[in-house]
Amino acid sequence: MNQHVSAVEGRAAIAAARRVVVKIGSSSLTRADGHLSVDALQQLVEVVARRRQAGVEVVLITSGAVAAGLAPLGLTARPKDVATAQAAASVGQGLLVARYTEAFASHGLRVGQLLLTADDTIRRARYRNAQRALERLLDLGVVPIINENDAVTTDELRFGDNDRLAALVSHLVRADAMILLTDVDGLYDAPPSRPGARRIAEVRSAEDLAGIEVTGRGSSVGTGGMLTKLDSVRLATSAGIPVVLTSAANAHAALLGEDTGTWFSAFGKKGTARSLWLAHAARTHGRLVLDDGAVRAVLGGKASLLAAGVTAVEGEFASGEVVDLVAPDGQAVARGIVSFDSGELPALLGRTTTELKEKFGNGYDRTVVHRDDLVLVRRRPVRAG
Ligand SMILES: Nc1ncnc2c1ncn2[C@@H]1O[C@H](COP(=O)(O)OP(=O)(O)O)[C@@H](O)[C@H]1O
Ligand SMILES: N[C@@H](CCC(=O)OP(=O)(O)O)C(=O)O
Repeated sequence: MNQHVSAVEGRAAIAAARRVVVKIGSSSLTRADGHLSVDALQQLVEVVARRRQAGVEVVLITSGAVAAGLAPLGLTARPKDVATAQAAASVGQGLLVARYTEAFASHGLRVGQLLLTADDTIRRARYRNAQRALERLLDLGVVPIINENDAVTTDELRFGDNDRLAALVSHLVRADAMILLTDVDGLYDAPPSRPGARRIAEVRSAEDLAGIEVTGRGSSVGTGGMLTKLDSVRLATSAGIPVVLTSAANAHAALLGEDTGTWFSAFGKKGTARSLWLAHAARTHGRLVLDDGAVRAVLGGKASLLAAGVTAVEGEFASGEVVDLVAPDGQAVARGIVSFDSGELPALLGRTTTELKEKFGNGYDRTVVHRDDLVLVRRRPVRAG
């Protein structure tokens, strides 16, 4: 952890940031009746526009598609079933961006929409693509507006909340700071509804989070509550990006480095966004048990995992999903994107690549998990209770 930076210096660094990712949650963009609050949206745009006018590049991650889709579909509450939520997001996303386009235009600014899936931040070819588009938008002076592509993402490869997406995007664009805006003015030592809960002004290590009670239950419209926010914080700070978590009302003060919300000190060195996701956030779908030789090869840091080194397959997964790689004693060693379905792997186990090619044909001699798609499992630096 970076113990050397004082909170005052850390806040000053936020104010001096040249590139900032600002994430606003559904809870801050929604009225009491669950519908989109255009006033709240306009207030946020005003704040972002002021920073843009001061020469700061801002990438906006915004929730609110489902909320914006409720009224046009005659719905009174956030839909519980996936298909209706997808439909609401589809209808709402266009309206949401139209509101942003209008609001930013009144400040002389243009916006560009990007709808991302978790896959776009995991797969090399795709995150490079997203990275290139974002860089170009920023070069052109456009404010990128990002949301998850809710209408088409599958449950397996879905963030659900926009908190972790914000951290991965912060990393993707090499942001100098990330601001998470929600309906509470910071991290509290217990759920803020509890009498006596107190705001925590700064967090600089995992120890600072010990004893803090956070819940995954958010507001009635948000998803993930404080748990996914702390996941997001862990992703960003471990990639060297400081974070301020505060309410939308305090957004401008946070961007100016004032003492508002909770400031999280950055630590750690930069990895790739994908390896961050693999190591900290991805949901795994099964396990591959490795023999001792394969464990050594994987831990050596250079080798891919071959079928010859796998002794058992557990769980059901499709090619492209994330699995745990475990040692013969069951200890997790690494995580990676597997390139076969669980159904086809058992027949391949223990065979050399030459045998695989001879018996099953071209293509079957590929690695089970390619080195580029694999991260070693380390102890998590920040863990909330
Ligand atoms: N320790 C805590 N400190 C602050 N907020 C907490 C804590 N534990 C749970 N929460 C809840 O997290 C909620 C914010 O999460 P969420 O509704 O998902 O927001 P958003 O839509 O902004 O992502 C707050 O309304 C708050 O009730
Ligand atoms: N992508 C969804 C937002 C999901 C959600 O509620 O996220 P969050 O507000 O970050 O808890 C939407 O636009 O409605």
